[in-house]
Amino acid sequence: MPAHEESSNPLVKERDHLAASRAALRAMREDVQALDIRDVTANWVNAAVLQAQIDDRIKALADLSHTPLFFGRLDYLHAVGAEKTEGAEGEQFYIGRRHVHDAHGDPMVIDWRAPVSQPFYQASRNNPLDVDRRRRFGYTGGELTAYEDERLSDPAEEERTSKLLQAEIERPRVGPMRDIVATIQPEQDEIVRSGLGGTVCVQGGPGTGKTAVGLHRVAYLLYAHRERLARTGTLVVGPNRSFLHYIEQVLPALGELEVQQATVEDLVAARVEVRGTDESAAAVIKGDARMADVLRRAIRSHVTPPAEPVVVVRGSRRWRVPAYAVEEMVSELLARDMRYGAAHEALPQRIAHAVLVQMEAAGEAPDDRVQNAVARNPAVKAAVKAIWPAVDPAKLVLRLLTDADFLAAHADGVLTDEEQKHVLMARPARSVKAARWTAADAVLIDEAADLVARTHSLGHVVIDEAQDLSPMQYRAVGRRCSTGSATVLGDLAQGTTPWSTRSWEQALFHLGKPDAVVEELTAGFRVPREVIAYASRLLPAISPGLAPVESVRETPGSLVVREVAAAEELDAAVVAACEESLRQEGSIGLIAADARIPALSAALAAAGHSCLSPGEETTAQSRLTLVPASLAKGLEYDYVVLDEPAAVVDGEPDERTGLRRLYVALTRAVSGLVVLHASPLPEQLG
Ligand SMILES: Nc1ncnc2c1ncn2[C@@H]1O[C@H](COP(=O)(O)OP(=O)(O)OP(=O)(O)O)[C@@H](O)[C@H]1O
Repeated sequence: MPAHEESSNPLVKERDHLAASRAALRAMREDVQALDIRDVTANWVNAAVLQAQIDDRIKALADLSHTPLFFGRLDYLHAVGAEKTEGAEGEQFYIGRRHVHDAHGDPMVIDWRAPVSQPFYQASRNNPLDVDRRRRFGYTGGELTAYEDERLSDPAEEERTSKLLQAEIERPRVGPMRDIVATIQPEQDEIVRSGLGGTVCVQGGPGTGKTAVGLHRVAYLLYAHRERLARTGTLVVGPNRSFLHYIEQVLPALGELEVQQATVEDLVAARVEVRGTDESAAAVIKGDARMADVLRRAIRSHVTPPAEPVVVVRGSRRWRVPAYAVEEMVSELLARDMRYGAAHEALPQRIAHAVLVQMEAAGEAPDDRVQNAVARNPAVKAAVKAIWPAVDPAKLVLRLLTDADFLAAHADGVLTDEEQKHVLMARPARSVKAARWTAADAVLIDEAADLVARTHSLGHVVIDEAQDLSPMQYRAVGRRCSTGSATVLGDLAQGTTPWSTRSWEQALFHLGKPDAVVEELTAGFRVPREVIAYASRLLPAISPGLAPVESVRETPGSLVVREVAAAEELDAAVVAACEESLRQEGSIGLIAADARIPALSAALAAAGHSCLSPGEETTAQSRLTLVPASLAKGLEYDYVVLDEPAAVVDGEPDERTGLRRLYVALTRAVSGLVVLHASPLPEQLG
């Protein structure tokens, strides 16, 4: 499309292009809907598969009235890819969530992930990337109502922050998390578009867009490597159900419907039911990477060198494989570092092969079927059972956790006596079914299962709030992307588990991606300046050395800290603060120590307010969510009322974790935060 000067009313022209693009999208959808597959499919299985693909395509081509079809335009100085000769015609591209073309196949809207779209995010006055003009569009209720231009090639034009960008960032939050395609920032874009081959780790304070970046990265990778990732699969790991619920609509809005979402607990839950909980000391040891060594030693202890020859009787003949020969096979299998289960399968074949060699030497001509038959011979089976028995992962872990001698034998020199005591079940269960397995136990069983048989690896895994994972949990996620790559997102200052990450290098080592690059995001898009400055007072105590977030949101008057004279008045004051916030537009989160939730829930109910649970969708009618501090992570609300900070701190086993929990709670607000307290505030807030 040649660049041309704007006609007298550019907005009218742009609206025309929007209408034409919508019509083109409709035509694309109708083309797919009109496909008749009866002639091309020979059988109903193919037909069903094809129909499902067509249905997905129709869904992906839906024109959602509330999501603008394009949000930007790039006018290139020259045709893209052409020789940059003086006077060459430029090209113009509309950038949107998806590709739309007209009846001739010419592009009306270009996918934001396409290479020609990248300068929309990256071009600057210093490095215009051949862009003459960048135009951003503003929408009101689906209507194109404004645009804003930057002439990057005009040296006279001054650098200024985009009003549309600012408005988008400050738009009130209602409902679940939204995509940020229209306003991805250059440093975020670099992470989003980094290659599929490498693992990226992003350290970033609250609201720096880590979650947003991770989700857009999956969408980008699916675009750039569609076939490969469709085959291998992609997964987003989040801290809990409410969080996953909060983010679940972002990828579908970007046209990506196939990405799995799970918590670490979901990933490892397949083998046992989790019904128990660990004391934190036990959980820390069970989550320590040394447990992987204990498990490896324990599983290998099942291998016993053969004491006797294997004697196979077939018909009138006896074949004898001497003990030393079997021992060689066992040593070789041990040295090959194959999975325990694979070696268990291989050993009978090796023994059978030795028998076959003897048969051939004796003039017989045995074939593969004979080898298989020998491998299944009762004498071979019995020998394998004695030498390399099958191991059930859950039974193995149960034995380690209930049999002090067995544990000691394999934890010797790895865990101290004290640590071994912590790991042992207080009340030893008799069977896998009867045991009250904990979340950390399930991770151990998952590790044991991987020692038996290799875990299936996906193409790409995003791990959000990664700082809360234990080393063993990193290993569990890492084996799910052992042949793929990962995006690791987190904030060391928000780690609230007893085993939380202290350094990203260590975490990446446990994940099995020691070569990953660590990037840092420092611009904050959620929390207003005053609020983040207040919360950052905690940083020296909770994560010394981490730089405070630089907020892009001014919002003066966004922080109110109010002392209530007496503890009995606190609930009423909190209800009043919620009512005050409800007079504003947007969502409201009342965050409180978990122990305070029942009292506050009752106080709100008595005042006639119903409230949502975290992750539940806010609507215009229902905007107030009651959030236990333990579930606040990753979420955000326009207005936050924070109840009694001291109780949030006291709700945790130690002060540092308490202050980190408070840091999370203090950094959930987009427009305003009211802190109410009857007890003195933690001194670190000074
Ligand atoms: N480039 C951007 N343009 C507009 N909004 C953005 C941008 N980047 C992030 N945001 C918004 O800022 C908010 C915070 O983003 P996000 O939840 O991804 O941050 P986070 O770093 O994961 O925070 P936390 O550490 O608290 O989990 C979200 O509402 C997100 O949409």
